[in-house]
Amino acid sequence: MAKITLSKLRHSYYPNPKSANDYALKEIDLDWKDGGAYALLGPSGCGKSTLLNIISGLLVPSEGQILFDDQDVTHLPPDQRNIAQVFQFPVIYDTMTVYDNLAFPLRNRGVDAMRVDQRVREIAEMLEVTDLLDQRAAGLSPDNKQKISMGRGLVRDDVNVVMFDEPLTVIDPHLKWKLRSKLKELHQRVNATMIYVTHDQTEALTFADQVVVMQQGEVVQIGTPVELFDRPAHTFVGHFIGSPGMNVLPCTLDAGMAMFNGTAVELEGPVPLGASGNFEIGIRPEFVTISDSGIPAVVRKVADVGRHLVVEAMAGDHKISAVMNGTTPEKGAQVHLNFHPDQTRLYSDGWLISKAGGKS
Ligand SMILES: Nc1ncnc2c1ncn2[C@@H]1O[C@H](COP(=O)(O)OP(=O)(O)OP(=O)(O)O)[C@@H](O)[C@H]1O
Repeated sequence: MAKITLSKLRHSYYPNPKSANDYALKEIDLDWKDGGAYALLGPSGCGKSTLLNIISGLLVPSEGQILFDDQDVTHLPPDQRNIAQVFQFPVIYDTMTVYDNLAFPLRNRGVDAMRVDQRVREIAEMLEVTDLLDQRAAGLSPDNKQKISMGRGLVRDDVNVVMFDEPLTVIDPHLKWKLRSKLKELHQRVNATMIYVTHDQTEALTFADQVVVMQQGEVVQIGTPVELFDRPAHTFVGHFIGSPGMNVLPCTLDAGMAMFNGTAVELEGPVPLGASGNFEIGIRPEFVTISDSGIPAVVRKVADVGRHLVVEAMAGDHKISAVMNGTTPEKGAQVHLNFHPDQTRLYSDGWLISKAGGKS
């Protein structure tokens, strides 16, 4: 397995890119540790496939370098990069048995029969498909076919990295959670460097130790699932992660306090002197409470989402969500909303600028 470094990587599909908008990847600098579990998370069009193709060697970047264990592989073709890939749709040989499908990547590289047998049985046991080993792949359910496809990606222990590209697309919704946690467990057992590409926050947060969040060709934050939830570095991360996402509200600054809709709102801590730009408050619905004083609002909707209730209130034209348990106000009720000060962040032009700790 290898450490992977992306250095000053940029890519444009145009021959003479002029502005930043001509780049599918703007500038990416990343270090992925040997043996780590990473997710690339972002909406459609943010550049995930472009980055994956650059790492696998299908695409040569317009600028920058890719290093595996400090060796420059930027111009190496895919077959010389020693990568295993699991795609959205199963890649297996229907006419072969499950055993032969799993053995294929090893036999192809001349691994001796005893080692092949040992490794195939190990992987089959991890994926809970040992009882399917003698069956022809053609007769398998789509879920089992994808499991075998994953097994083929994991069976070699000499690859630099295993890359998963939206691997749960074909999996039945009720089985998704099972495979999601299975993949996490597999990473812990196989201990390979793994990169998991998805637009689904649950998949990314379940699988990865570190999540790389991308938007419009840029990495906006790299962090553990907890870090992304606690301190989104950009309002995009706040919106994209969490259900419902972070409330983002326009505000002005007055003597270190944020003013929203005529009400002063206490921030988590100090804001840099001379800060400028378009200011916004970011507060997670989990830290909004209803109280006697605070921001006046009218309840528009109360939704029961199972584990808790989500109250949606309007403060002027702005929607604010609050996650609550127990008794909630009725639709149409006039309420006051309070934000936990230590969870109330300030963003300027989308980027987090408030510092944690103490009075602003
Ligand atoms: N072959 C291509 N030629 C021109 N532009 C492209 C090409 N492939 C992708 N793009 C553009 O590059 C940007 C990034 O696309 P990319 O496919 O990498 O995003 P993505 O996050 O993987 O999206 P998806 O999940 O929909 O595949 C998009 O604006 C896309 O339109």
